[in-house]
Amino acid sequence: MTSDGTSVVSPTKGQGIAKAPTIQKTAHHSASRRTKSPGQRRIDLNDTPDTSIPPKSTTSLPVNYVTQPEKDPIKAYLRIRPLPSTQPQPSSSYLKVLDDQYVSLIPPEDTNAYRKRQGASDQYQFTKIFTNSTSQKQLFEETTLPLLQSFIHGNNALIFAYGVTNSGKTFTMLGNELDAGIVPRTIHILFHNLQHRLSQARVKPVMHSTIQSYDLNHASEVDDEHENRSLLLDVLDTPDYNIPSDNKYELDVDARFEYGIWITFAEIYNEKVYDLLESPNNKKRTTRRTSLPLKYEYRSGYKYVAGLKHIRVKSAKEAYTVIQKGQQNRVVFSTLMNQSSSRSHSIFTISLVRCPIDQDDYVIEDPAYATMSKLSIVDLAGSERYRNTFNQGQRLKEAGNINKSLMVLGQCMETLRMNQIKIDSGKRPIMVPFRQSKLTELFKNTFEGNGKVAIVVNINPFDTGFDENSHVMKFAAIAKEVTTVQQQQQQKLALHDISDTVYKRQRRTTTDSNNHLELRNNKTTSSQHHDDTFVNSLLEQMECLRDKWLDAEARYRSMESDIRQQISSETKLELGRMEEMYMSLLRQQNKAIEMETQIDTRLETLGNVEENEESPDRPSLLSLKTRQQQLFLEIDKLHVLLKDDTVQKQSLLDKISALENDKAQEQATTKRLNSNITQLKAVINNYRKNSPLPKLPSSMISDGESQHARSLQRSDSDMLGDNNIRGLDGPDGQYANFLELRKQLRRSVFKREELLEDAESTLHEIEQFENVTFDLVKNTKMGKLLKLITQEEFKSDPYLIQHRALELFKRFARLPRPHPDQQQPSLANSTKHYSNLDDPDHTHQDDYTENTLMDDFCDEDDDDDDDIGDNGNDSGNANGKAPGFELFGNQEHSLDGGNACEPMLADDGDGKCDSDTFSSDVQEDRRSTRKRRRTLRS
Ligand SMILES: Nc1ncnc2c1ncn2[C@@H]1O[C@H](COP(=O)(O)OP(=O)(O)OP(=O)(O)O)[C@@H](O)[C@H]1O
Repeated sequence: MTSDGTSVVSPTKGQGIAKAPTIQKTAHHSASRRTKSPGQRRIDLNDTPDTSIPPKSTTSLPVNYVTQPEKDPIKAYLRIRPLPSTQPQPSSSYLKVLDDQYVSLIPPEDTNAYRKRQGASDQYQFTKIFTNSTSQKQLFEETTLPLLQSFIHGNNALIFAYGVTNSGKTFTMLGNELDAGIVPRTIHILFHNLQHRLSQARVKPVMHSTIQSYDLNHASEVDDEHENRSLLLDVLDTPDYNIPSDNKYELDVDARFEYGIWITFAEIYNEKVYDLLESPNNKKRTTRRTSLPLKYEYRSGYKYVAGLKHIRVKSAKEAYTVIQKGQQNRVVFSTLMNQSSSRSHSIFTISLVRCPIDQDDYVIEDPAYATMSKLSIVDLAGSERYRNTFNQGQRLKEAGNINKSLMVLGQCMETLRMNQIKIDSGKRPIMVPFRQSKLTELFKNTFEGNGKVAIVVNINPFDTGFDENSHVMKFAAIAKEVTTVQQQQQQKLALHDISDTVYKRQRRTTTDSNNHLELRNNKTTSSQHHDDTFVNSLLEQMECLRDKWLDAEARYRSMESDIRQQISSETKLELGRMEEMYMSLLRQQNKAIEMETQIDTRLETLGNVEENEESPDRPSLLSLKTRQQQLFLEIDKLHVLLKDDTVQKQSLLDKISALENDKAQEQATTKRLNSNITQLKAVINNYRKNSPLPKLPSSMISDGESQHARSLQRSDSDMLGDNNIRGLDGPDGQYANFLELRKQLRRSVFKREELLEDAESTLHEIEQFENVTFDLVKNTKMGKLLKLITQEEFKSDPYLIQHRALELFKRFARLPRPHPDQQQPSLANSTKHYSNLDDPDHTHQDDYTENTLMDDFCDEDDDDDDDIGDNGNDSGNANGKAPGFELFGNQEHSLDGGNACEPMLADDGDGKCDSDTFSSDVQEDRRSTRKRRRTLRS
């Protein structure tokens, strides 16, 4: 509540950007209304509050910018545009600046807000308010300089201008030659501070946050391909920003690095991303330009604009040229397309690549040691509500997309803020809708804490309506409440004991040192290079073999299923045909025999009656006899046909066995490839063991760096397969094979509701797997998977997989435990059940309850979501169940056993477990399957 009776906008849980923030209505509404009487509460923007910005000319940062290493609230600044000198001073305004943090918005009588709130005013708080008298310099110092400092230290930063059209966003961001805005000032100060530390290193930013080396042979003619500097030649009229010399702030620059500066300039228009540094085709004056896709960088998990040109700039002037080029293209395109530039978001990004310098004054030009930070300066499209302007066609689409991206931006802010509240109260956060617009998708990492964020909200209280500006204020109020949790910056390898294989160049201490870098003459380089090449070739071979193996396995699987299908359908057909033929043969034979008997009897009778006497029946009987002989002939023919068919059947069987042979060969190849991979891994591991990555002395590196170094070494090992690292794999890749079988089984079991052949064949392989140890089962989580299979309900289980899984589970559970001294920590639980028993040989293990067996294989704290439907979401679902729980038909079984009925026994309804019911069901199933198989065989 404020003293003047206004209400304070206090963003609260659950409120959306589209919704009005909760207005804490005060008891002073009447007072508020009173202030609206003529002559009172007039906004006088010249009546500037005491913002008392300290005069700035030198070293230290001017800051009320509280740097919290962990939680960093988004800074929301308000800039009020001055009234143009040509315009008369209005008698009143709805905006009142209360102090350097608060403004009040008093709804005019003709607005909805006035009617709804009965004239009550809203108060909004900002990190800082800049009134019409604030200079570009002041604004830059307060909003951007702290971000710039953090950026030079290796952190990402994002600053964007938000407001309706004509509110001064572009003026704030770019300014003009006489009064430079944030972008040129940033460039000016960046180069002022880094000019003696600019790097020539051939490492460049690619994708989202990857650094890549290029042109390592220093063939300068191919530089342009990577540095895109030819683009600088196109621009004739580079602007000369007039930035007075008192703007040369001395920032804290880490002298242990050299810095490479790269720029990109992009535009998002109609939810499509364009490169502003890509010139239009002047000849054709085409309105078509190629939009660039957003792609996913697996390493970081974030998206980037694929194909965006990174320009390497070596001076402030070159950077201004790039701005000019981008602005020109923006104007050209907007004219060609009859679009207004205020309908697109422009994104100017500076990437700073830092290459470390070692103790001998050599610059390490290796992506593994270089780090990168990004500073993005975004001029957003006008935030007015275009839907009110009766747009049609392209304009309507444009308006929809602008509204959408700004609305999504607001929704992301709102969700981030809600999540903060949820996390604080111990609840699960919900998903932030970053993916719903290109803008938010691109800056997801920064909002998620990988950098600092500042918003400059621009308003023009003279031209723009109350409703539009109140909407802008609400956005700012919510954004200001968002606290991004700063993530640990990516640390690269530290320099101690740096390998001699990396590219280094000696620095000269003179100012133009960068132009005279020398390659260090390293005596061990050639042999190390050789080793590196050897490792690389091994890795390549391994990758190649792995691909082949996967390929072979895929082919083998599809072939196997083809063969199975083919055999079953052909056998079925053949059986049917043979059965039909056999039956018809039988019928005919019976008929013929019957007829023959009849004819013979008849002829006999006739013969007995009178030898020579012609009987009237005789001719017909004789014709019958002939017919009968014909029938016999036919039967003989059928016999021949049957024989042919048998030959055909034999050839079919031969074909099947040839296919089976192929399959076996394929399997052998797969096995051989697999063992090749394992051998390669062992070779690489040995090699790595003999020449480990350099260890870093603690004096040289921070905790974070050493941790990162370790993690990098770890990730190196991961690439070779984590089985060797864990020391679990046998000489022929036993762990990997067993793990693979578990994965196969999981995939084939849980991808459908039925248990079919592929699950059966995998289970068979598991059953046949040799030398299975307790550790192997435990560490591959095979036990847990088997347990889950026993719990699942399937439509059909013709191969009795559930029962076999249960048997297998029991068999594994009875495997001898490792001696407690040899156990890994994860096995501690498994031994505790036995430690109380005087039965070191485990001869009485059969007496243990199933629960005990299960616990051995399935840790209480085992969070192996991967086992149960790999849906890529490890954090579980909204209702608190483990991910993939739905796959289990929503059975409310606790995955860890708990007090639930033993999962492998049936619950007969009274809450007790009835093992008899279960086993009789299984027996019944088994009987019926056997019967079916017998029928098929016969
Ligand atoms: N603080 C300021 N001081 C002096 N002039 C300003 C200020 N802010 C804006 N202007 C002037 O106001 C006009 C509109 O500003 P600008 O183009 O920056 O607005 P905008 O919000 O970027 O609009 P659009 O969304 O259309 O791009 C320009 O002529 C600019 O010079």
